[in-house]
Amino acid sequence: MALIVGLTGGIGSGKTTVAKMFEAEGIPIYIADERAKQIMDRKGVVDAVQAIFEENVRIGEVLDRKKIREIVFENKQLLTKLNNIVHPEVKKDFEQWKHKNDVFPFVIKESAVLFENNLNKSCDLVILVTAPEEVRINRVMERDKVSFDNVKSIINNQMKDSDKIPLSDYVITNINKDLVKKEVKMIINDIIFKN
Ligand SMILES: CC(C)(COP(=O)(O)OP(=O)(O)OC[C@H]1O[C@@H](n2cnc3c(N)ncnc32)[C@H](O)[C@@H]1O)[C@@H](O)C(=O)NCCC(=O)NCCS
Ligand SMILES: Nc1ncnc2c1ncn2[C@@H]1O[C@H](COP(=O)(O)OP(=O)(O)OP(=O)(O)O)[C@@H](O)[C@H]1O
Repeated sequence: MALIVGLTGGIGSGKTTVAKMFEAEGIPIYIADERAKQIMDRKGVVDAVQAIFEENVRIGEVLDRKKIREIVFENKQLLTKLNNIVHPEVKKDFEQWKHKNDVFPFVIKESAVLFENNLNKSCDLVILVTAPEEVRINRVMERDKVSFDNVKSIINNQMKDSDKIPLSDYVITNINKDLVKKEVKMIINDIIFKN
């Protein structure tokens, strides 16, 4: 059975970028954000999500993610309701995916909200990706074309790095990509050697 290695980090830390480095070394990666997006395109999920909002949050048949993003990170109750719809579906989807990849020594489960959802408890090891907050904010403003305030409001809905560090087995500081690639190779060897 493959070990489950959780990979997490706050918004803009670069956890997807780091996950892709593991993939390039042959490790299967599960990107929860991306899978959640596919799950949220299902008609039943679209209807369930729409039902928690007073206003229309759809564009045609699909969810208006930008609008939902602007609402939920300013409203904890709605964020919790949204999480309660999406997270159980992602959990089921991961179980199925994991089953297909069990021949590998380990798999990477990447999620922004690993600790927030207690998913670390179902992981054998956890890797945390960090970067200075101002770097993270600039990366996301550039990538998603969103405001400083929107990124800040998302950060305020995530756990602080200082609380995540003691709960993690490996911490990667993601600034220089070449250094991170070397670190990824070292971590792969370490995980395989120790387990
Ligand atoms: C609010 C939504 C529609 C915004 O979608 P959008 O395509 O604009 O952004 P994306 O999904 O890439 O999220 C951007 C970043 O926000 C952060 N984030 C996303 N969901 C959450 C959450 N539930 N709690 C805290 N931070 C979150 C992450 O750092 C994430 O990478 C979407 O994030 C969502 O539906 N979130 C709730 C479900 C969820 O938790 N999904 C992710 C893990 S399963
Ligand atoms: N070391 C780096 N140097 C320069 N740019 C980087 C680096 N790492 C990531 N980036 C860029 O920063 C942005 C955020 O990275 P990425 O999408 O991997 O972050 P994330 O932690 O997965 O974010 P989110 O929580 O929003 O999904 C991307 O545009 C990515 O190309």
